[in-house]
Amino acid sequence: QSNTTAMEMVELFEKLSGKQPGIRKAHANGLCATANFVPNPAMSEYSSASIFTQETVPATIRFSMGSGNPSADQRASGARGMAIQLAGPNGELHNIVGNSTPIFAAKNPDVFFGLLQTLLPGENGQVDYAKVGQYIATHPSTQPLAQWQQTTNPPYSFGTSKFFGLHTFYFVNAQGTETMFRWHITPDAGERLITNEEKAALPAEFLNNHTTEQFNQDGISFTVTATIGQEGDTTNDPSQAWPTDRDTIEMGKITLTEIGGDACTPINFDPNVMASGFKASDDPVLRMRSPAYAISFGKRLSGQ
Ligand code: HEM
Repeated sequence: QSNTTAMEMVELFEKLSGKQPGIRKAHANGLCATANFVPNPAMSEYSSASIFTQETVPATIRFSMGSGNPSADQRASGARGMAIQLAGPNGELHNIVGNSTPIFAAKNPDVFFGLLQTLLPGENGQVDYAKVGQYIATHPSTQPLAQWQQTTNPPYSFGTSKFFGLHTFYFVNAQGTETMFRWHITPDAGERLITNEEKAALPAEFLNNHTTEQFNQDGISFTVTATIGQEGDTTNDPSQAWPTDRDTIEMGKITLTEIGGDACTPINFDPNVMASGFKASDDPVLRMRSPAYAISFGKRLSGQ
């Protein structure tokens, strides 16, 4: 159980990004798209989910910058998001909501909250980076992501970024057998990050333009893959990667059909909204996401 509440979390986001009435309290800057998901029929062995029995499943997708600032600088390092809502048969929804970072910032909501608190400006209006560094040095679970951020440039286009589910989930098949997995998404065009030269030369809002250009010129598609966990792999710590030698299975392909528009506005991309045939793990970060997204959703729909 976390000491930090979802309300405290959302209020901290609002302190960090300033009040942004009517806008998502995280991942504020986004680009909506529609797509088709074509599942791998072999997935039915792992999961009874109805989406795997279809030839194609309509999807609404929102790509985003991680911060709560609606005009976030797209040259800055840090998380980009990809949120997918699959509209399965008979109205069954399945959300797949991940980040471009291969691990999460902390092992649980309390440590995440503590880390974010160090990023609040002090009385002089400045962030005290020595304090941030001190927190990271004394909280080992924050170190893998901090290291990744220092060494990884942001993507050139949303269509050239990888995305990761980070949490552990379970497939449940028709016999009730559970298989633990973590998903990731790879761009079929290959990964392409901006170079240091581009980082210096590009305008702050290049990312949506590059994505639209890629869509118009070549199209954009992704492959969704599940990594199958083994006994001993962590089920509740998203700051820890699994060993890289695990088996994988392709869950399906996503191909964008349209880009732009506001179809994403009324959607709450809560990652715990899953089709039957999937199950959440006991990861406390995953648990925290439902109440936090609901608070943010309620606030933005009511203009707060
Ligand atoms: C305790 C941890 C977390 C908290 C408190 C949190 C909170 C939030 C909130 C408040 C929103 C805005 C929801 C809305 O207004 O609709 C959001 C959006 C989002 N979050 Fe998280 N989040 C957490 C962890 C994560 C993790 C681990 C991932 C990636 C695996 C993630 C990926 C996203 C994405 C992609 C969006 C944008 C969804 C959209 O486009 O509507 N978040 N988050």
